[in-house]
Amino acid sequence: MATSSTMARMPDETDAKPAPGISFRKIGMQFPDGTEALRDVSFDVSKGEFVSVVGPSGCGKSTLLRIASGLAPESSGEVLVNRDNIGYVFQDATLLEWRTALKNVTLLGELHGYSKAKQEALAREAIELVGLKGFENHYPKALSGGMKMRVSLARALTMKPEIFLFDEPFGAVDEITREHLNDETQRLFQKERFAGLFITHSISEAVYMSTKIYVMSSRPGRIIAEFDVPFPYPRTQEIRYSPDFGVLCAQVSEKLRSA
Ligand SMILES: Nc1ncnc2c1ncn2[C@@H]1O[C@H](COP(=O)(O)OP(=O)(O)OP(=O)(O)O)[C@@H](O)[C@H]1O
Repeated sequence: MATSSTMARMPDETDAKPAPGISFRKIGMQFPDGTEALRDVSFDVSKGEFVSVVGPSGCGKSTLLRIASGLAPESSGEVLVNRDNIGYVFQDATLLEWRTALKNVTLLGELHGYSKAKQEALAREAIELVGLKGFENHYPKALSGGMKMRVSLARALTMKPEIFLFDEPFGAVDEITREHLNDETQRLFQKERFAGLFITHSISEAVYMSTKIYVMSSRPGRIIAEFDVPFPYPRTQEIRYSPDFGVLCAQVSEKLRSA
C-alpha cells in the first residue's frame, strides 16, 4: 500500500496550475476479496475547482472519495492531500435523531474540543449559510429530506473545509429540492472557494455545478473522459435550458453510455 502524504509533497514544478487540494496519482484499489474497484485513476482537484465524477453504478466513485478522505487505503498509487480540513457529505444526512438541528451542527466543533461559544457561533453562521435560520431547535424528525441535507452540509461547513467531498448527497430528494440544494451548494462554493469533489449520477447536476467533469468507466473504474464546463458563476437555473448546456449534457451522456 502506498502511503498518502501531506501538501508538503507538492506536484511537479512544471505544473502551472494552483496547488491541488487533492492529487490522485495512478490510484488502484483491489479489495481483499479480489474485487478490483479502481485502476490507474489520476487527476487533481485544486482550490477553487468544483470537480464532478460521473460513472456507472459500482464503478468505484464512493471508493475514490473514501481513499481521498483516508477512510480506505489505496492499493496502489498515492494521494497527495492535506487531510487536516476535509468536509465530507454522505448520501444519507447521518443526523443524530436525539439532537436538535443546532446540536447536530455543533457536533464537529464539540468533537474538536472547541469552546461552547465557538461551537455555537460556527454552527449559527453555517445554519444561516444553508438557509436554515429559524429551524435551529427542530429535531431531525421534524425536518424534510432536503432540510436534513442542509443540516448535514452546515455541520461540515463548521470546520471551514478547504476540501469538500460530496458523495451523491442529493440523490434522495425530489427534483425541485435538488435544484435548490444545487443552488445552495454552488453559492457556498463561490463564497468559500474550497476544492470540491462531487459524486453524482445526474449529468445535468454535474454540468450545472462543476468547473470540470470526469467520466469513469464501469469497474474497474478508470477515467475515460474529461470535460471543462465553461459557464461563468453564479449560474442560475435558466442556464439548464440553454443550447450550450444541452450540448454539453449530451456529450457527457454519450461518454457515459460507452462507459
Ligand atoms: N469492502 C468491499 N469489499 C469488496 N468489494 C467492495 C467493497 N466496497 C465496495 N466494493 C465493490 O467495489 C465496487 C465499487 O464500489 P463503490 O461503492 O465505490 O461504487 P460506486 O461507483 O460508488 O457505486 P454507486 O454509484 O452504485 O454508489 C463495487 O463493485 C462494490 O461492490
